[in-house]
Amino acid sequence: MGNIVVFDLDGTLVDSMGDIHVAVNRMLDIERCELISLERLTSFVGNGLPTLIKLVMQEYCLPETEYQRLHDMVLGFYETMPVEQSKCYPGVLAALDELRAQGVRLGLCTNKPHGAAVHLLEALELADHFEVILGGDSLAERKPHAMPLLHCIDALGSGAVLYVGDSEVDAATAVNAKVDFALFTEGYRKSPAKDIPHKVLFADFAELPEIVRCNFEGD
Ligand SMILES: O=C(O)COP(=O)(O)O
Ligand SMILES: [Mg+2]
Repeated sequence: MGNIVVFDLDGTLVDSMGDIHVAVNRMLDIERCELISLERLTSFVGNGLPTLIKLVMQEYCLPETEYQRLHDMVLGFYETMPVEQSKCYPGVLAALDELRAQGVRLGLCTNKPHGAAVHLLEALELADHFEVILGGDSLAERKPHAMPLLHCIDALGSGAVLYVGDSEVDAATAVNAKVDFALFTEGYRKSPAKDIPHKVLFADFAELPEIVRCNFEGD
């Protein structure tokens, strides 16, 4: 029996909006729409690419019949573009190394499409840290449904579990899966941290190994 930590990706390990913004704006440019601001697009992230595309389409009154074509265009750009603007939050790599050195088993559960998640994780040399990587399109359900998080945990074995994420969707996922939640406050949440259910919160990844140790000791 070991300890398990599962991470969200966008807004938690990686500040990834810059490249998502480029991919969406390439599509909008082709469709002869005005470009969207980074801030507005960031407010659409969290429930996966299909939802993000639908919200962008609503914003520009684009017909629903165009959904699949526009979705596939953005995904095609995003999965093949070099990762240029996306950056790990400070201290992420050191924290992952330290957790692994403590014998903690690591998984990743994101709403980002699996192929795009792996593309990003490999570019930032993060992929090898995780024994399991689940994307928003990996299973029949996506977060906030408990299914992907529980599936990830099952694949990692048994033990005490902490889920680490940045958003309301992640907090709801943890509640649905009955798993302890650590809220990273510097990502893409929309509400005040105090209004998002969490067991613990942190703003600096240097704090995470100690948080994990204390959380698991308390179990
Ligand atoms: O793709 C999204 O909308 C969010 O991705 P995340 O689950 O890694 O935050
Ligand atoms: Mg996130």
